[in-house]
Amino acid sequence: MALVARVRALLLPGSRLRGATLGRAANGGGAGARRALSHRVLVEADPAAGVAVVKFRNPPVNSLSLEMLTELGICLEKLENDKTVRGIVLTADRPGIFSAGLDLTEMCGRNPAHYAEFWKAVQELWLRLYQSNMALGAAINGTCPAGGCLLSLTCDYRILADNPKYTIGLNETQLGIFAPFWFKDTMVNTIGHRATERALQLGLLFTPAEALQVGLVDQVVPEDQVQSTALSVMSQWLAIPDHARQLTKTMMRKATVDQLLKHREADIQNFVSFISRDSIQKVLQVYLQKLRKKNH
Ligand SMILES: CCCCCCCC/C=C/CC(=O)SCCNC(=O)CCNC(=O)[C@H](O)C(C)(C)COP(=O)(O)OP(=O)(O)OC[C@H]1O[C@@H](n2cnc3c(N)ncnc32)[C@H](O)[C@@H]1OP(=O)(O)O
Repeated sequence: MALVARVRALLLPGSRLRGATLGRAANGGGAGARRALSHRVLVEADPAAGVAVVKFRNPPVNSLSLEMLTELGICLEKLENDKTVRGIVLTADRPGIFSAGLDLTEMCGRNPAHYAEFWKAVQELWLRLYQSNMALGAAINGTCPAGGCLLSLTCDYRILADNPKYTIGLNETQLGIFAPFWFKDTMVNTIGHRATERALQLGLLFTPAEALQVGLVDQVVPEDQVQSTALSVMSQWLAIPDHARQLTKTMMRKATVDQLLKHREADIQNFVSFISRDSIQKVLQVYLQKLRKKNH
């Protein structure tokens, strides 16, 4: 289903998103902080600063389900069309888990049409973020594996909380799956080829100190300063004239974006056939069961 159709489905009577994500700001858009509520994404915008803080609120682990991907896509589109917003900081509504990555239940026990729809939504969100004209920062206030790490890598900079419990990385191989080429390219563009090859083959999840050392994040700060640091770094990015910053960003990212645009359909087909394999379904189910067993 295309984004428009998914949005329509979410806006059907009874949907908790209806009249929320697309609603105007609570205080009518005047100066100062304002909040636009949706079910899974919370926006706190400061038009005077030209910045919006976008908070993930998809309990228990901020996983990127189809609905979460759709709501986030709508939210970002709305902010892109808002002339008062020049920069976005992505963070989790509650500290602890930035995002547990792609929702494994979207990749287990479903049919090929569902896998294709889900993967298309993952591609769409990546394309929207990676090509965004806005300055993007990640205030990583929790653990950040796989798809969560990918989200942060689409940003222009990353600030990570100094908590050894929080790890970040593309750990797909540890699950028995692998990061597709555009996940890999996004990481290569951040930390280089050799460090990416090692990180991806081993499915490394880096501690804050390690992530800083390898260049996966730009700063590690005390947990209670993650958002304020991300906002203060944002002011440096917004001090540059938008057109100059945007042209530079496009120039740096174009080749990577073009690769996915060129191979988008094939990438969906590859994902569907890979994820539908019995052996892959089995490893994902075992992994999910292990996660669930902890709690029961
Ligand atoms: C051609 C291309 C082919 C490419 C093929 C594949 C490409 C696909 C790429 C995938 C990228 C991904 O993002 S896969 C997801 C990877 N994520 C993880 O490995 C993280 C898994 N989760 C955890 O490690 C932990 O949950 C946590 C550290 C994030 C949090 O720990 P905590 O103890 O606080 O919480 P629980 O573990 O008890 O979890 C609570 C609850 O949430 C469920 N859960 C956790 N993660 C996910 C998830 N990613 N998707 C769906 N559900 C998840 C967990 O099972 C618990 O459920 P119950 O409440 O039912 O027990």
